[in-house]
Amino acid sequence: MREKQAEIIKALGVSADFDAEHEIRKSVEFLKDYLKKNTFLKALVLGISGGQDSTLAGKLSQMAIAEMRQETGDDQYQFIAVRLPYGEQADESDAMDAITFMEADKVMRVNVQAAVDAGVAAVETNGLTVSDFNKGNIKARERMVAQYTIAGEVHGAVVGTDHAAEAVTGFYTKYGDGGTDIDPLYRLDKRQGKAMLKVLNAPEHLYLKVPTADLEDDRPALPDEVALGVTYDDIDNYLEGKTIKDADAEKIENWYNKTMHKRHMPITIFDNFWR
Ligand SMILES: NC(=O)c1ccc[n+]([C@@H]2O[C@H](COP(=O)([O-])OP(=O)(O)OC[C@H]3O[C@@H](n4cnc5c(N)ncnc54)[C@H](O)[C@@H]3O)[C@@H](O)[C@H]2O)c1
Ligand SMILES: Nc1ncnc2c1ncn2[C@@H]1O[C@H](COP(=O)(O)O)[C@@H](O)[C@H]1O
Ligand SMILES: O=P(O)(O)OP(=O)(O)O
Ligand SMILES: [Mg+2]
Repeated sequence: MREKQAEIIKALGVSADFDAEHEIRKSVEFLKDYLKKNTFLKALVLGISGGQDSTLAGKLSQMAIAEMRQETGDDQYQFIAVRLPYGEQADESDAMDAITFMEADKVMRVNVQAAVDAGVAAVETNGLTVSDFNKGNIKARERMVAQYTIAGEVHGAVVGTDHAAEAVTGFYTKYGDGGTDIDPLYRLDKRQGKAMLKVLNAPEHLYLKVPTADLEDDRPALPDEVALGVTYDDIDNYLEGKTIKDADAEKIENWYNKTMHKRHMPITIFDNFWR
């Protein structure tokens, strides 16, 4: 195995030795343990896009909340699934299928378009033109704002969907979908998440779907794999310690190095990771 590969696998806590049932239970117990320790928290809040990761994180969150209600007798515990379209969302029906599958206690909807467009227009009064790519990151950050606003009203924590196959390439918006309180999928790669959804009897079309951040107006539903230049199969193989082509391993390592800053808190004088 490449030296850097071993370092990354260790840093992200990935294990090739995987049992879907065991990992489902581990994530649910992790969420419950956190809620038990932090009794102020009574809700989990998560944006549901219609993609694989939020379908899985939503299902695990709902399972944890249902068990908390049953074990404590406290009916205040709730899971809130949040729809966060920018205007009309092309795959809206997938998002609703995901919410039906997870049997979410409550569904909220915040259309982020007006806030995103107003933010872009306000910045552009300074003689700057905001690129479509940058605007995509504003969509992700407005989704973060909406989820924290809801969490603030319901004593909730914002659940994130970051997992090893995204963390390794830093394929998320800093302080956007990367800005969350608790990440139950952290350590898993993409195919491990799929396997968990299969065991949970999720509708197949939700976990066989092409992964997309779907942030750009000019390139709707752009597959992550196109944006990254490397496939999730290769990323997963790399994270499971398998040998992949040198060129692909170098691409993954290049993404990892370039996005190191995203996997840390804001850099202070005491940090050395970047040196
Ligand atoms: N597929 C899509 O539709 C789509 C659209 C937008 C973004 N994305 C993906 O989402 C991710 C977010 O994009 P991004 O990373 O360009 O934006 P980001 O906002 O997440 O990160 C960029 C910001 O990080 C900070 N930064 C950059 N380098 C730094 C460094 N060395 N040290 C400290 N801070 C630093 C700067 O503030 C910069 O504006 C990317 O992986 C991108 O490919 C995908
Ligand atoms: N359209 C969306 N509605 C609700 N939540 C969304 C939407 N798009 C993204 N999200 C949330 O962000 C994460 C990350 O999405 P990626 O596809 O990995 O970029 C997603 O899991 C949702 O929680
Ligand atoms: O984060 P999601 O739910 O949008 O999944 P994917 O990354 O597969 O689009
Ligand atoms: Mg997505």
